[in-house]
Amino acid sequence: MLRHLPLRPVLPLLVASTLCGIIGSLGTVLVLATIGQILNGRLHFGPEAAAGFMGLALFSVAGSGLSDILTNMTGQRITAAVRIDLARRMLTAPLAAIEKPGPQGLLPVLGGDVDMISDVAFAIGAISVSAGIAIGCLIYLAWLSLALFLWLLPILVIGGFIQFRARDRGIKGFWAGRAAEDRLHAHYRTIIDGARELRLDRRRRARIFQHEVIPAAQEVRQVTGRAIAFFVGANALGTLLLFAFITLVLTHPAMLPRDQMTSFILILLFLKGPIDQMMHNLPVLGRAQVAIRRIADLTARFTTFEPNVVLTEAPDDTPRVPARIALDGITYDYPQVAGAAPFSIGPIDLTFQRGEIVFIVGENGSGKTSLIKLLLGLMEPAQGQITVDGVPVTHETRDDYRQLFHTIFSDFHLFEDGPPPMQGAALDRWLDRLDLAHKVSVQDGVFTTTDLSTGQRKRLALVQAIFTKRPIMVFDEWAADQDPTFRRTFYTEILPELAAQGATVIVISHDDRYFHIANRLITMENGRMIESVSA
Ligand SMILES: Nc1ncnc2c1ncn2[C@@H]1O[C@H](COP(=O)(O)OP(=O)(O)OP(=O)(O)O)[C@@H](O)[C@H]1O
Repeated sequence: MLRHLPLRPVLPLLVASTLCGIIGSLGTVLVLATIGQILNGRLHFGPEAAAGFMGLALFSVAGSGLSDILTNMTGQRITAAVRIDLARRMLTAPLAAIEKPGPQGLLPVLGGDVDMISDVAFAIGAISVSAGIAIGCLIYLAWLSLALFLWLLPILVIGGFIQFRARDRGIKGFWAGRAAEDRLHAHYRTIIDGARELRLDRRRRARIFQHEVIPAAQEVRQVTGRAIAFFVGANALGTLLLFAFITLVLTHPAMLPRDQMTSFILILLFLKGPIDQMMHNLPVLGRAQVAIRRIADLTARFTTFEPNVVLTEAPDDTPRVPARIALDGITYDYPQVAGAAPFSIGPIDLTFQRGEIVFIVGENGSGKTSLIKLLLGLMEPAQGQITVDGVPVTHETRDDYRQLFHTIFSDFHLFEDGPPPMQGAALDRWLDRLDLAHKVSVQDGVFTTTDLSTGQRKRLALVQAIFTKRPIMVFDEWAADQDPTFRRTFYTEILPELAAQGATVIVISHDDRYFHIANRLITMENGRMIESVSA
């Protein structure tokens, strides 16, 4: 499982923490051996021996403590590296990879599973330190009495086998538990996204709670509880075996001289500590194994990177203004959804000239937004190509090409900050013109609030669009949420102004009252462009 983690950068830390752990374990075993010798009367416990004993104890505590600190640092660094790597992958992967699993598939992994990684480092640290102490104890036991140690050996093998089997069963349970947790998260999302609807629909609310949330939560409890029970059961069996062995030793006092017998039992009892520690951490390791596998599966979804998608701020991101963008024979096939006819776009041949206003119209589901996504380079066409002033957009140049556009989608995301020049008198004029000045202002490039009505939020997005100053502006049903006054201002004043300043304006619209504003009207039907009329 560890091969899925970025261990190379933390290798020195890992080695240092293991070394400290070994030193600490060695110190602990030496402390025990010293106690054994003092109890046996073989060592006179004078001031010198007391100082040596304290030195050893300090050695042991410092080694284990330092190992814990380094292990924690290792865990935190690995977790941070995984978080950064996942964010980088999500930002640079093709859009389809983000949209495919859906937020309920992504978020539990990004939250819960990634958090488990720091636990795994601690668990591994604790297990390795405990294993070190246990091995040291066993060597000491073998040195005390090889015969008794050989008696102990089969018990250790049986205990180990029981643990191995329990771990197997436990991990299966953890997988089932995580799958149930994913379902629970999906239900939480429904509760949050559909909060208003659920207040208004008592039957649906009760059904979601009774038949979806409760069963999923119970399933998580049951399968995870059962998995942990396997570990606990195996641990209890191991302890029982140890006590059975101690009973055996105590009932055969002739097997060892009395003083050695005391040391042997003392060490055996002490051995229970590190063994318990290991057993306690095995479920953590089991859960972490499931979490790391899930992170690896998620990472695998984002293995295809779009080339040249940079994550550093370029000093000047202003793209060159193109005179002509052309779509030549563009097609796209959506993956078929069960029970529905397959939907394809194109082939589409279309050009956009600098400074023109183009309306894309058509019935619901005719493919207007899909056409826009293809134009924006958000979906890769199956066939055909896009050219900018005659130069084809390639896989390598697609991200540069996208920087030509600013788009307000119908289901847009409103960022709280604007482009850097969003300030001054020009901003005040726009806020005033869009009747937002009394509601919102900009402080340090950030809107003072975005808690506004849907129409106002769209107007705020329009302010951002205007200050972003991209050569091509795309509006997907922007006016649908506006009152008649703003709708008129948008179509009859703002769009012509933007075009007059040299922007190409592409508008998806159902507002046939304003179709006359367009220089060209493109009509979509069932994924095909059936008409392109110049005004
Ligand atoms: N993610 C998707 N997976 C599969 N098919 C899809 C997906 N998105 C869209 N489609 C298909 O594409 C068709 C056109 O969708 P699109 O959003 O482009 O239509 P539209 O013309 O913008 O509609 P509206 O006017 O309702 O916004 C849909 O009817 C659907 O069959």
